[in-house]
Amino acid sequence: MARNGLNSSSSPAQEFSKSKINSENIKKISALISYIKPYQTKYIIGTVFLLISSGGALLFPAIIQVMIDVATDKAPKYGLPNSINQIGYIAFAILFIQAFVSFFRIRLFVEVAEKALADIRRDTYFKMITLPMNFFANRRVGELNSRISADLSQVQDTLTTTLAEMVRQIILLVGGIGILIYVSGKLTFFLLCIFPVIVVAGVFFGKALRKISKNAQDKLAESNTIVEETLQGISNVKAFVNEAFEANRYEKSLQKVVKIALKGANYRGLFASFIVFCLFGAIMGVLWYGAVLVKEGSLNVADIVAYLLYSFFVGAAMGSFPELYANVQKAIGASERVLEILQEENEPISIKESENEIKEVLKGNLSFNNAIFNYPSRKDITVLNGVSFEAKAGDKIAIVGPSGAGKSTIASLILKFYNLIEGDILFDGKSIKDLALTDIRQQVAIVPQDVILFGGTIKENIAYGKLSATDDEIMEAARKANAHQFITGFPEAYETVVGERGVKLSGGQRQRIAIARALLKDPAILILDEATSSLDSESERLVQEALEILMKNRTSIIIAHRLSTIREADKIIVLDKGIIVESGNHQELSLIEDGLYKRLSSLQFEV
Ligand SMILES: Nc1ncnc2c1ncn2[C@@H]1O[C@H](COP(=O)(O)OP(=O)(O)OP(=O)(O)O)[C@@H](O)[C@H]1O
Repeated sequence: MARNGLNSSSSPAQEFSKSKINSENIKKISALISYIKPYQTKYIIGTVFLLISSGGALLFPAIIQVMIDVATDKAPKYGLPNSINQIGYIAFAILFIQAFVSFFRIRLFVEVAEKALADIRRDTYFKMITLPMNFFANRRVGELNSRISADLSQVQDTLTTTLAEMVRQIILLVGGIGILIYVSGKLTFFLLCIFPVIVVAGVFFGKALRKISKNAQDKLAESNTIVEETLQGISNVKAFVNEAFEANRYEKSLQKVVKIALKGANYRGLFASFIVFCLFGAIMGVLWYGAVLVKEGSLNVADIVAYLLYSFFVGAAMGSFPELYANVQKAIGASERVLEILQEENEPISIKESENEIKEVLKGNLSFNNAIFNYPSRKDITVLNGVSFEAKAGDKIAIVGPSGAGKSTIASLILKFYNLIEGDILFDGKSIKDLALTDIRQQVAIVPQDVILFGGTIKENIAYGKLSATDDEIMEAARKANAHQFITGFPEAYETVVGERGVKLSGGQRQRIAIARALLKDPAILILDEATSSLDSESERLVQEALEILMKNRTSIIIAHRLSTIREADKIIVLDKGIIVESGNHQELSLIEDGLYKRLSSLQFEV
């Protein structure tokens, strides 16, 4: 019954953890159900259609019963006419109505679920990307991705199929049992004694079978791993003459697969026998006891036919509940995981672009005042321990120091990815706490070490710095960034697709795209995280030239790995274990005997 939704991406093998169905959990998922509100009229019409089509299904055994009565010259029941043809017309009319409402029920439910799900996905996605950096420290991308895809697909299945199916089965069960009692109390008592036993046994068998088949799949996967491993490392296998050993290993694992498959076959065989004996036995039993009642004169043949049909309904409804229940449990589990994200506190960024526009223009003065910081995920390690420095608008400040000193952390703090523990960061004399987050990030640009381009064209990637940029602006930025030439070298020039499925750009080319992006953004403060991997000298010259243009007329914070590039900096800050140990210009620092800067410089042979 757990059909996948139309755009469901959950694989059938996906295992969902289940959650208990209790009032607390139901209250929790009602937060998700509130997403149906905008579409509630359609949902209600769909539900009414569902009631009509389920109720309609209950009419057919009664119609057949009356048809047989009329055919055998007995008086028709339930106010139906005394004519087989007329009863036939009525049956077809009901069928037509059912077909009509079934179409619209499915159409409406799917529409509501798809739209509500798109809303939930949009909100979850937006929430995710506006969550503070710390949130991402403890989670893997795959895990977050599966919340948006697999978890929400499970919720979608429940909204479109499972809930509707539950309502339908409840109607069929309750209505069916009611009619059964009405037709014959005695027979129903007999039936209700045996049915639940069969259903419970069936569920038990089903569970055991599923477990075994999962086990069998696991064992098969294990044996496949052996094939994969040996083929991948075939040269090793050959070099050690271990062919016989590997063949034996594979044979053993195959034996396990066969063993478990045979166990499964036993269960399947037992299940088939059980179905044949118990289910058909139950039908036989009803017919048998029914025949006795007919003989006694308390029932007629038409009653027994109707009776059998209703008992099929009741049996099928009972049989479907365990799976439906399990699906709802899975959906609750999935909802909980999605809600966990929706209830996290995000950064103050609006989903409307216009609300994120710059409200307070920054000039580019920046200072750190006794900044103390540790990462929220590693509270025991103080990464910055009282860092103070000042950059006037237009200054070039270089930060150097050994790996792990805290250089990139300073960049993250300027972008307000994290909050300080103590101290302050001031922009034009104003505390970072009093500035809008969007004002800071809109006016600070970073050219990172490892530039990641999005799947899309080069043009789109440059325009990421300013979404409203015109083609001319983009080209101008690319020219200044020394990128125009290599871009126009591609047959599709600016329309060349890059990223995972497109052209692969070299490190230097990617950097120049990032520089063009930053040029378009035209920030007051620029952070350059110099690439550690060295570029070839021609590429480095092009990047360096582009950077010089980019740094003009703005405050630049350069996280330098190659000290040769920062001789011209207004100030060099030497950071070690989160403390500024030296600061000054190149000349001054080179004069400090036993100084860290001097030591680092001599290691690089450059100074
Ligand atoms: N997201 C993070 N969560 C926890 N600890 C972190 C995180 N990022 C960095 N650190 C730790 O903070 C310290 C400073 O790291 P940072 O990246 O700022 O150093 P760095 O000077 O830029 O080093 P490198 O030159 O190697 O890039 C290191 O001990 C690092 O392990």
